[in-house]
Amino acid sequence: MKPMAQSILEVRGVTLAFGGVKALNDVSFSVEEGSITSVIGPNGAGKTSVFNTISGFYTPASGDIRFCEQSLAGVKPPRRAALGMARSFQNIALFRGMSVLDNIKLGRHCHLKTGPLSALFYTRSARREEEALRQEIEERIIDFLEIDHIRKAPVASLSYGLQKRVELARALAMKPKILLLDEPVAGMNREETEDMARFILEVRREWGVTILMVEHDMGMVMDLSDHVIVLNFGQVIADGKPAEVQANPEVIKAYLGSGDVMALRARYKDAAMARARSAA
Ligand SMILES: Nc1ncnc2c1ncn2[C@@H]1O[C@H](COP(=O)(O)OP(=O)(O)OP(=O)(O)O)[C@@H](O)[C@H]1O
Repeated sequence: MKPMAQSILEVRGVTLAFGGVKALNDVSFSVEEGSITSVIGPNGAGKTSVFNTISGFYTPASGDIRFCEQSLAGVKPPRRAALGMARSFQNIALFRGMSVLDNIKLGRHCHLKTGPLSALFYTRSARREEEALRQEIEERIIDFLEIDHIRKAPVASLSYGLQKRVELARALAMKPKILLLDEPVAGMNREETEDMARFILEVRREWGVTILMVEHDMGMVMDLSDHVIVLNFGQVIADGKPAEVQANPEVIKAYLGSGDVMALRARYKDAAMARARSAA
């Protein structure tokens, strides 16, 4: 018998309101450890609100979020990162004047044990820690994401696709148990999208990291995900395997009124690309 999969993240009855607008209304779902799970839904459905609530930027009016069986109530975003939650943003959030390597190094700071005082005096333990950090970054992450040739380049000089890859590298440097990816392929051309899809699959396979992503590219969602959660007007309207969700009449209605969810791929891809390019 197949062992029961364990959930790494549980969203339980979460409600979030902005004034009179209920961005999330009693939202519940779980994310299995080791899975690629996607949250989809039309514009304004509540996807970003879910991400911001999970990562601690928003506090829900009610409900609870449990990570590795621990409630996150009252746990601030930096502590959530230290517990093993890393995220990328819809609009790239890197330091554009800094090099690729320095941006990636920032990701590891949430795990450094050396306090500010010993770092100031640069003790032997601080030096050892920095050396271990440097090696881990250089030998694993940079190599893995094929960004060795640009490690010294300022982020601002890179193509959009490479910047997104550096953002992924920085998130990986946080040694996460779960990676929250907010529209990882928005604004990318086909080749960049295929590269990112490959990296996401490899992050899960080689690093054992669970992935939770919000993405408008339906082709990518359906190809990569083990599990898909569909939001509409702040509520979960479907939750299941990609094929089940795609065939769900309520999902089809939410997106189109009628028709095929897959047909939306091009439409949403174009909209997401235009949005991301203008924001970069
Ligand atoms: N900071 C905010 N202040 C007020 N209302 C907000 C805020 N953030 C989101 N909302 C509202 O909450 C609802 C859900 O928005 P959210 O951004 O989570 O949706 P989304 O599914 O991520 O949309 P998109 O696909 O366009 O990014 C929308 O009605 C939105 O207008």
